Amino acid sequence: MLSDSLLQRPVNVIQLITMPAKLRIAMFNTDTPVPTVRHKWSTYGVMFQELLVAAASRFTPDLTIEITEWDIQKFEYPPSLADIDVILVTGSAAASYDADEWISRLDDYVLDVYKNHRHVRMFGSCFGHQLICQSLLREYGVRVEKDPNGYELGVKEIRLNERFRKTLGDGSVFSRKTPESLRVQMIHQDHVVIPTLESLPDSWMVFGATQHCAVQGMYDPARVFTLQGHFEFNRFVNTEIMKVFGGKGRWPPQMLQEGLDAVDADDDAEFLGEIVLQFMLEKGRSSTEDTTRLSQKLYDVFATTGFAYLVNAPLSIDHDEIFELTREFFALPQNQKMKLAKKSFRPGHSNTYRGYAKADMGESGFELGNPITDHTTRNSASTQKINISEPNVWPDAQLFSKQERLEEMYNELQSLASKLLSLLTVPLGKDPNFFDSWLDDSLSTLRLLHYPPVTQTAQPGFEEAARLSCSPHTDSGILTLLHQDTTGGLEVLNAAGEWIAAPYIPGSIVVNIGDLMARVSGSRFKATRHRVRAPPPKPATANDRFGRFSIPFFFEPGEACSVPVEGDEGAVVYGEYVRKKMATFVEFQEDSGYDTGTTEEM
Ligand SMILES: O=C(O)CCC(=O)C(=O)O
Ligand SMILES: [Fe+2]
Repeated sequence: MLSDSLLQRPVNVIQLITMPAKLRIAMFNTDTPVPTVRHKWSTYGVMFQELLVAAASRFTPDLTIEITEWDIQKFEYPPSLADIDVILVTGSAAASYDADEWISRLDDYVLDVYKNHRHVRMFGSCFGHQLICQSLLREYGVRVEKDPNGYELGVKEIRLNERFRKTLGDGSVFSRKTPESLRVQMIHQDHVVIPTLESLPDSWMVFGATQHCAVQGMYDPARVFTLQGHFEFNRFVNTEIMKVFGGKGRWPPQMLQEGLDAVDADDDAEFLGEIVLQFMLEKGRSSTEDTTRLSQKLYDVFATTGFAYLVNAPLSIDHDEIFELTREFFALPQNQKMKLAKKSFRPGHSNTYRGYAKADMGESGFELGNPITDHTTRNSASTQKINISEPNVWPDAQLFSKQERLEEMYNELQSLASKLLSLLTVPLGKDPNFFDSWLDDSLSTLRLLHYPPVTQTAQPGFEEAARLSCSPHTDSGILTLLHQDTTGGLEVLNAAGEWIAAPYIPGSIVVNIGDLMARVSGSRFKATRHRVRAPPPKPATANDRFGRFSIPFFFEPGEACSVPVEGDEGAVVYGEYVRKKMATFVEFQEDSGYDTGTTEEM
C-alpha cells in the first residue's frame, strides 16, 4: 500500500548498531485547529512537536527531532516508511467509527504498519488513540463508542495503571519516578471499550483511568502508545475548541460552562511529553525486535529508492584510513601500476579479471577479489578463456604496504554484505539459509577508483554541468557497498526521473541494489540508476592525487552458484551471468567465452 512514486531524495540513513540520534516523526494530522488557534499553531502536529522538542532539550539534547506532516483527510501518506521512526495520529472532531473513506483508509494503514513495518512506532491522541485501538485490537473485540457518561471536559486526573507505571522505563521516565497520577486536558465523548483485558495479547496494557473513563490510553512497549487526553493542548487551546464545539447552543449552556471552568487548571502536559518521548526512544523489547526493525527498514529502502546510507557499520577501518590507503595506491608510479594492468591493457599479462585498468578519460581502477579463493582447484580456466576466479595481483610490498589491510577490508565488507542479506530473508519471505550458499567462493569485487579532475582546456566546448566521469548505469550484481570521499558528484535517479545528488554523509557507506538482486526479489527491490559527475577542475599545481576517490564493493556469489530468480528462467548460474555481462564490455569481448559476433580464436 506504500507508493514509491513520490520519492524526492535518496537519503535514507540506516543506523546499523545504536539507536538513532535522530527521531523522525510523521505527524498524521486528522483535523485542523479551530481558527483562533490556527494562527499560533498551524496544525496539531506542530503542537506535539513543540512539547516533544522541549522534552528532548531537557533530557536528550543531542537528539534531533525531524517532523514531516501529512494531511490524512486528504489521503496524504509518506511515500516510504524507511526513514520514519514514529507515526503520530492527532485528535480530530471526527469519530473513529464514522463512515468516511479517509478514516477507513487510516484504519487499514495503521494495521498494515503494525503488522508489516515493525520498525515504526505509533502514538495516538484522542481520536488517534481511539482509531489505533480500534484498528489494532478489533480482533479482540475492542471497539469505540459514544460514552454513556457523556463528555469528559477540562483537566482531569488519571490514575496510572500499576503495570504501565512499572513497565515504561522500569518505573521512571528520564530518571524521574513515574507518579501515581497525572492531570491532562480532555475533550471527548467517545471512548474505547475493552470487553476483557485478559483476551488482549500479553504485551498490551492500559495506561490509566479516570472516574469517567476506564481506558485513558493503551501501551504496547516499543510499538504503540495512545492517550485519550490531550497533553498537546493548553488552557487556551482547549477553551477555544470547546467554544467552537459547544458554542451556538450545541451543548447545554451549563455543560459548556462546567467544561470551560474545568479547563482552567494546572496540568502535567510537560511530564506527559516526557513520557511520550520516552516511549518513542525506548529500546525494543529484545535484540530480536531490533533485528526485525532493521530488516524491515532495509526492506523498505530497497523496495523504494534502492539506495541508502549505512552509518555505524561494524568495520575496523574508518574513512580516513580507507581513503589514505586508496590515495597511496594511486600515488604509486604509473609504471608500477601498469605492472598490475589487466591483459586487455597489457596483452603480455595473464590477469584478465583482477588488477589495474585505466580508461580513456583518465579514470583508473584497481580491482581485487576474494583473498582466500582456492584458485588452483576452483576455476574455470580450463574450459573458459577468462578465469574470473583468478588470484589477486599486488604491487611490490616495498612500494605498497597496505595489501593486508585491503584484504581485511575486503573480508569485513563481505561479512557486512552477508549480514545485510541475511536480514532480508524474513521480509523477502525466503528461507533463513537462502543466501548462505552465495558465500561459497564468492566473486565479490573491491574496486579502488580514482576520477581525475576535469581540465577545462582539454575539453573545448565542454559544459561542466554535463560532464560525467561515470555514466548512468545500474550495478549488475547483488548489492553494492560504496565508500565515497567528500568530493561529491554521485547522483541517483529517483522515481520521478530526476537526478538527485547523493552527497557524502560523514562516516557513511552507500548501499544499493544490483540488477540480479532486483530479479531475485521478484522486482520488489529496485536496482537504482546512478552516475557520477566529474570532479571540479584541478588547481594549477595539482598532481594525480587530486580528483575524486571512491571504493565500491560489489557483493557477488560464487561462479558455480545457482541464483534463483523469480520469473521465467528459474535460476541464473552466476559465472555465466558474469561472462555474458563481460561480453558486452569491449575490453573483454575476446575473453569472455561468449560469442559476441567478434572473431574468436580458440
Ligand atoms: O564512484 C562512485 O561513487 C560510484 C561508482 C559506481 O557506481 C560503480 O563503480 O558502479
Ligand atoms: Fe555503480
